[in-house]
Amino acid sequence: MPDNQTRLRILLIEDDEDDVLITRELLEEGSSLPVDLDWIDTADAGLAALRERRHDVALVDYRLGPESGIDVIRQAQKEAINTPMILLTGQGDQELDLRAVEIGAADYLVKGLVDAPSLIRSVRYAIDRSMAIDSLAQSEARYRLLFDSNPVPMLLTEPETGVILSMNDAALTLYGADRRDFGRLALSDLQGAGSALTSEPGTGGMITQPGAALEVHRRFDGSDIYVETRSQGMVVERRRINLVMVVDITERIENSRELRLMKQGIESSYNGIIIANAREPDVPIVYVNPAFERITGFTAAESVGRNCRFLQEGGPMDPGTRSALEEVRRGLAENSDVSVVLRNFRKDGTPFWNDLFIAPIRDDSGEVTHFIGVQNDISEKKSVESELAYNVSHDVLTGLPNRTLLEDRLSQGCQMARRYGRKVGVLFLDLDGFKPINDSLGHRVGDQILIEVANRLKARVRSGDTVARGSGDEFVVVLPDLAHGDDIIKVVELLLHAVAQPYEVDGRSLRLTASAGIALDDGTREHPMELVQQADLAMYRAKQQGRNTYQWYASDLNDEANERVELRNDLQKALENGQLVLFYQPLIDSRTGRVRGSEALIRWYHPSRGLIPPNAFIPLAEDTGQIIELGTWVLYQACRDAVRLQGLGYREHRISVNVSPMQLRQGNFSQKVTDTLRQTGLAPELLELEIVESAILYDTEQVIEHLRQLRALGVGIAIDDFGTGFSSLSYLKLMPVTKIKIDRAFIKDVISNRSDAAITQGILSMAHHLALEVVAEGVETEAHAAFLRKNNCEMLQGYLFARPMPFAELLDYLGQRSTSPSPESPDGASPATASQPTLLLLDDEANILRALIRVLRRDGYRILSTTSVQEAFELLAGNNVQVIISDQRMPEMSGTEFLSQVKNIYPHTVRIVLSGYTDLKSVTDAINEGAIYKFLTKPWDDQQIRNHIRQAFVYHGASAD
Ligand SMILES: Nc1nc2c(ncn2[C@@H]2O[C@@H]3COP(=O)(O)O[C@H]4[C@@H](O)[C@H](n5cnc6c(=O)[nH]c(N)nc65)O[C@@H]4COP(=O)(O)O[C@H]3[C@H]2O)c(=O)[nH]1
Repeated sequence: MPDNQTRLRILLIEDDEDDVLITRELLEEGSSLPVDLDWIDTADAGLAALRERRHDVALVDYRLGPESGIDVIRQAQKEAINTPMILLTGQGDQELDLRAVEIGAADYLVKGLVDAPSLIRSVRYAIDRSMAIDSLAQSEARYRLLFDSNPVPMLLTEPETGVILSMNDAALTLYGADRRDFGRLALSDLQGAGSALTSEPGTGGMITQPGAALEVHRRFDGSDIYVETRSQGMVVERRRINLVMVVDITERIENSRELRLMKQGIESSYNGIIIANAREPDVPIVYVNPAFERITGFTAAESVGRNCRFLQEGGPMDPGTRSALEEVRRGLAENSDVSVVLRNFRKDGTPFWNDLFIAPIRDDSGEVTHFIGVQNDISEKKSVESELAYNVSHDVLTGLPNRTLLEDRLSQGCQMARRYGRKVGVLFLDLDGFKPINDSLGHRVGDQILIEVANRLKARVRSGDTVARGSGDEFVVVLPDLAHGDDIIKVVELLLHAVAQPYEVDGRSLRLTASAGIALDDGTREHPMELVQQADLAMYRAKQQGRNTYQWYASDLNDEANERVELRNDLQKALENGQLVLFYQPLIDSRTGRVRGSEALIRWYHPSRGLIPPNAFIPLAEDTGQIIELGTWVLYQACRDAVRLQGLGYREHRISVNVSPMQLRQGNFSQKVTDTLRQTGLAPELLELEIVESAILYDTEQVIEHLRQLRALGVGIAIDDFGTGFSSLSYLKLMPVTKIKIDRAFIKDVISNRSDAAITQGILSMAHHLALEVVAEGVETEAHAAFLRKNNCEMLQGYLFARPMPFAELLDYLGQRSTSPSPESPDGASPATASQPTLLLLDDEANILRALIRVLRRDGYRILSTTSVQEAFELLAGNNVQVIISDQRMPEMSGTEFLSQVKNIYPHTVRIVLSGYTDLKSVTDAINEGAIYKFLTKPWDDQQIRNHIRQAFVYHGASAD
């Protein structure tokens, strides 16, 4: 290109020097610009100059020696040297002209025919054309570059046929194609089946840009891609073409599909999902899913915009939730994941357990923009879990801690006691008589009682104490904070009292008691559960001591437990080896003094321990079940002995046999008795079964049935130990009972203890109304016998008459008694004295007594006197006393107290106090209660006192009528 059109740089390739001169002249002549003409005379050198591309135009001679200018031009073209070249020839030749143009020469000039202006015109034209072509080429190249290297995939197509004219690199990459792959490929070849989409189901309902079409295209490897195409018609070189721009939206669609899937997943998730904005203050909720709405009861509208804490606001916060929330706060501050379980509240205020997972959501730069919370309502699971955990450590029926938890609590209790220098106490309580209740009234009733016992025990201990349930009817109480060991006594008494209160079950009022064992420790013991074992052993001793009581553990109890095991084995041997024998204790007719029968009482001759009394092994036999075998043996032996007595002439001698409740509960009990009677040949009327009250009360139907059957045969039925058990008079009415035996516990103090006397009298009176005979057990003194006789007790049994003895001794005893039967008067006095007015004098000073006797004996009274209250009771029991004079101040009890008791036992006596000392209050009280008739003072006037006593006898006579 000329330098700013200031000079013409011309290369002349010419081998003829003359022609060079001519050409130079012509150029200088014709050109308005100065001409720089470089002359080269060979083809090769010309080509080399051309390669330098320094010239605006080259004039190439056709004939260059052996070479041809045509070849130079062709070679230059080949080498893309774009310097315009004009071929110079010597003569006009049309064919050469054509060839020159064909190979790319800009013009063809014939030497000699060319003048200066036409040469310059040709040169100028060649230069201009070359410049135009150059600039076109440059612009084309620019556009091609724009097209080819455009990152947007583009295609040029023929509008009519869709034939692809060109494809840029991005399109090639998109379709996985090579330039060679499309020869006459049309756009339709790229479009897959059903290519045009408006809203394809999987595209997530994507909306394309205006003017764009959403299509599925097929790549050269056969895979489909989603593209958005936009086509633009244009005219290039007078030709209409379409520019199709293709945007690959496959990823977008897939992303949107995934998004939609995710959204669906979140919406249909069973778990509640919350998204909160981490970049706003107070981290407000921006999204909640339907499960959140279901779980919490709060709608999305009510939740969005609020901080999650409103879920805590429905009620008080438990400690677990408080620490969970701290963990959440820590996690949020550190932008880390948190997993916690906390208690939230629903909109209706009900709490629920929320198993919450919170994770931060980060943007591409890693900054936390949101938090996502996934909540799971685990209330049900939690309640099942806690129920399970509860059941592992608690007794299902009573809700009390079970043995496992007891062990824990006891260890803790020992620790506490150790640390604070306290004592830890363990009570082992076992219900008395629970088994019969359970067996006869059913488990449902039994269960209700156990629940009630549990409640009563719980209600009476302190909050730090533990009431646990052992097996069956056993309860264990741990008291870990006792200042003194003895403090436990108050608790145990309270608990025993609570257990002994009546139980109202199904309209019945049931009673039972408990026996308790106590063990105590300072908490230093290595195995705390030993305390429970010790308390258990102590409880066993309490049972043996009459139930409804408690016992301390003592080390000898361990030996005792071992002994029990030994005893149990020995008892088995005893049953097998005939070490058991029956003793007999006579039953005496209180009126005639005759022996009416005898009670069989078992004895065990132990080979090493000697004679073992029944109380030492009967309860054990009851516990082990050996009582059945033992009872069978006793029954058989007693019937045989009775038959022997028959044979010896004691025809009406009746044998009483003790029957344990367990024997009675046997389904075939009555049959067994009948069989025994048959086997031994004893008449049923000569057999009497003694059963304890508890057997009647708790196994009612079966027992009644057995007893009815036996009674129908003629067997007598006596209720043993009457008054000590849970007497139920209504049951008594149903019973086919023939006799009642008053327990010896009442007899022991019957003459002096007003309650015992009242109970005894009450039992006698009731029994007589029911037409039952009464036997009093434990009659040890004449006074007992006199009292009982006076109260019409038909039969007496006790050491006063005879101790239990072997059968052989019984025979001797009966032999002696049958020769000297001595009828006695009802009160034990001789007939002569029975009707004489009798006066009893009681004063602890013998000289006072003597003085009184001196004064009063002239009036003909039978005077009994004593210095002891106890003896006074005995005299009252054995004599028909009408008038009593008692001193007031006596060491054993006051006169008014004594007379008050006498009033209860002998209400018809006329009672007088004679005292030098006046305790006005007690005297007036006694008078008001009717305990005393008169109050006389010491010293007395002889005549006056005689008058008073006479009046008292008159008064007695009048009130007796
Ligand atoms: N302090 C005192 N005690 C007196 C007096 N008179 C009799 N006793 C005792 O009182 C007990 C009366 O028998 P139980 O109440 O049926 O009480 C019996 C009875 O429940 C039971 N038992 C005895 N033998 C048998 C038996 O063969 N089978 C069953 N199941 N139990 C039996 O053992 C208990 C005790 O029997 P034992 O030791 O023989 O004691 C007998 C007897 O020796 C007295 O005046 N004063």
